[in-house]
Amino acid sequence: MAALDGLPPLRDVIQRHGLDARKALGQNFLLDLNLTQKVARTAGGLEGTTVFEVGPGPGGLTRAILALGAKKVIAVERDTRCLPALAEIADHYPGRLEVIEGDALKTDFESLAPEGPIKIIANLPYNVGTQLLVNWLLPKTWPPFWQSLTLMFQKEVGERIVAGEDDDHYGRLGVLCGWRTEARMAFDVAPQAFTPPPKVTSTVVHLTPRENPIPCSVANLEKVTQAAFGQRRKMLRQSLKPLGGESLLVKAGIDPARRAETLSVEEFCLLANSL
Ligand SMILES: C[S@@+](CC[C@H](N)C(=O)[O-])C[C@H]1O[C@@H](n2cnc3c(N)ncnc32)[C@H](O)[C@@H]1O
Repeated sequence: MAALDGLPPLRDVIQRHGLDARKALGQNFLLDLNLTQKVARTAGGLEGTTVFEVGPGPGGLTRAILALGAKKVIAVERDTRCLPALAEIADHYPGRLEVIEGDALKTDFESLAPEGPIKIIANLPYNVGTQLLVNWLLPKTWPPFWQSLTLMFQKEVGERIVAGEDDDHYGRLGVLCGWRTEARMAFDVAPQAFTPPPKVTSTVVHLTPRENPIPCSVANLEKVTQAAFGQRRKMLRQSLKPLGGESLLVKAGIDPARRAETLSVEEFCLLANSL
């Protein structure tokens, strides 16, 4: 039976093109088009937007994004075996799907960005997901070239992305995300929803850029969060010793007896600016 978009069911596509999932490429495919539509809908209205997708695979999420009215999808896929399946989707939606064969970690998304609103939506390969997120959080200019990020991660990574102070998952990633974005977890996806099922639950995270993040040097912020969370159970006067310890903390107006996980994002920016 054909799917609602008139294209063949994803199981048939996978079989016909011999797309057995490869672990090294983080391949856990979503074959339920209702679920891929739920992921795509989390990004909000797609009409008139260009969507960057990383790792379209056999195209389940790509199809959902196109069916929901995105003007264009630019998808970067490393596995050449997926290209014929994606070409069928491109034929079905003329002029609306561009597939770039390559490594998303080496792709300069900013330079590919066309005029008009851009959203990034992806069921990310687990081994490169966090690095891609960090790249998108640190573009050449801010506000960034994207309007929102809607990304699937392992749940544990999602928890670190949205964590604020006094949360066990709070760390360097939470500070970076909290500094530049408003981040929320949208919904969890059970392992059985994927083919093959991964070992852990996944979660969809939605991030939108803050218009005016506190001015702060990324390099300094990295230095203080790395030192502070590197010894998260110690008092900051101890963990920040290589960066000036007590005198740095006094300069920033922060009690040297506090611990990393109690500091707000704003306080980390204060510390970075006092370096
Ligand atoms: C978790 S699967 C998601 C597939 C599809 N989007 C879905 O939801 O069913 C991750 C996809 O990313 C691709 N991939 C892995 N590493 C990549 C990289 N560095 N650059 C681009 N694509 C990559 C894999 O080949 C795979 O198709």
